[in-house]
Amino acid sequence: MLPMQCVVKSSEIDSLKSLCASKTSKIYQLERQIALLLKEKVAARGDGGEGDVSYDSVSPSMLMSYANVCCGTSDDILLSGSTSKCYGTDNHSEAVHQSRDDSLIRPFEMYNPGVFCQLSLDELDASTAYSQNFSSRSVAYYGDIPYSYTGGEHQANSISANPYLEKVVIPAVTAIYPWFCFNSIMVAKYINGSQSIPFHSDNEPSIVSQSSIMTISLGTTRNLIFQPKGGDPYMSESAVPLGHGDVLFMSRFSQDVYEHSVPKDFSKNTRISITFRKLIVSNNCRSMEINAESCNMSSQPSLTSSQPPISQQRENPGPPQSDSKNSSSAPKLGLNNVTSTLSKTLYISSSMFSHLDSKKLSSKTQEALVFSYPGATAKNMHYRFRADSRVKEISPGSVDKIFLLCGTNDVDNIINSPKQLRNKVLYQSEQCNMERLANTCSEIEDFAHYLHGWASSAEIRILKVLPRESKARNEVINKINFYTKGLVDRFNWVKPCQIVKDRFLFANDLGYRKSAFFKTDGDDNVHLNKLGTARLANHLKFTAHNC
Ligand SMILES: O=C(O)CCC(=O)C(=O)O
Ligand SMILES: [Fe+2]
Repeated sequence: MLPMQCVVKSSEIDSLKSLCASKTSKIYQLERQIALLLKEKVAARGDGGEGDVSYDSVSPSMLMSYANVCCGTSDDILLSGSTSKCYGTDNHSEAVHQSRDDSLIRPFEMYNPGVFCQLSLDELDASTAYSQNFSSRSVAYYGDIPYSYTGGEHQANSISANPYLEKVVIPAVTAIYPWFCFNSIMVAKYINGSQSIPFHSDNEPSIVSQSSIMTISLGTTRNLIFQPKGGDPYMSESAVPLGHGDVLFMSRFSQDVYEHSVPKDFSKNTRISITFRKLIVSNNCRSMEINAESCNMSSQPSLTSSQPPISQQRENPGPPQSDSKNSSSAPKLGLNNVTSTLSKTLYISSSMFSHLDSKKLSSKTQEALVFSYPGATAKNMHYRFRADSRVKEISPGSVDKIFLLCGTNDVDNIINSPKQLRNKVLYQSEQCNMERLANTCSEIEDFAHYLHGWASSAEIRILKVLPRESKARNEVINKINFYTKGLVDRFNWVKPCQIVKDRFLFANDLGYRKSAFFKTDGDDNVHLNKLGTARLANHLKFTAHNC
């Protein structure tokens, strides 16, 4: 199936760029403007835009990936809808498992202009000892695993040899793309336009097959050119101008289809690129399941390194709490049901699941058990679940599906702004505390790891935190949801939760939440009303029985 596509002319992007130039948050504004433009174009296309981007329901910084910005033929930019079954960030893992249609693989996954514009080319340059001088460029490599490729080999080299990379660049990368996992960094310096890299692809088997390769570009703008391998007469080359601070993600598997190069040009000034890869750690280590911690080079606080996963701390699961709230929120099931031999589906959440009726969710083949821990943060939910006496009665082998909705009660803690502002629908955020966000995301991941260790044959589906009314909260929620969505790509036991239209369950196509499904008492009430609960229950039951 071909993705839905809209062509946005490069001149249109240019005028949006100048429109946004005066705004404080350029990226956000540009993405938003592009999304609006895309929406207009989709509207003009006349198919209702079913499944296309919904700008407020995704994190601003990730909008580009939803919009799948790519270069098309000539210098136009193609924006394609994310409903394609064949590729796209949403369906990345699906794409790998499906028989692949190479003509549908894009040369790169995501292009975020200017994200790292605060990094300094000069400081990086001063901090870098280039070990290899190809006549065409100078190169320095960092990583515990040596990196060999056609034409060269880089020895392992400690990241601590480059203080600017270690202290400035890596923390910035882990803060902005906390889900991105890498264990190898290449710094390449092109003194001016006379230096270049010829067409090649980064298709070494040592690169984890479902990983992304990320490049940050600093200094003068140079074109990165893509061409299909073997030359496709129907596709011309496409060029992405990489300017100072721009970021580009390519998937490893696009390397089998495309080649890229930075050709010579007339640039007078220097460009340095920093390329991050995820190399396979060892033959025994299944690449899909490499713990992010072991492939993260940074000792800085990050999602993956700030705390050891609780799955590795099983001896110390935290304060054993007997959960007094459990009894009131216990599923309306007797002991017999809990110990029955039917395969079990567990629904675990804070109060968001408190009105789910386990009987209605059950069927002849599946027994539903609802675990609702009102007010629980991700960490607290984890502890309460582990201390829950009902859990101890379950034979883990009988659990084959787990739905987890976690993080709702962490959102306010992640927002820096004062409490009274959080409820304001239009309060302009930029208020996300990245460290707390990172902690919450790793706590959700830890809980998922625990669940996987406990019921190892169960498929775990992590639901999106439901939308709110206030922008500040939605921005945080988008980031949490983006992170948990990424777990699907990283762990084969985490399954996508969404049926195709999931994005529109509780939000409209503009990303605003559908108020008909939420309680209206108080400002920005998080709780679903009856209608909303029924909608959630139907969705869960459908997914549990059909996906
Ligand atoms: O400098 C760049 O952006 C490209 C570098 C590259 O393609 C590589 O190192 O494989
Ligand atoms: Fe490359």
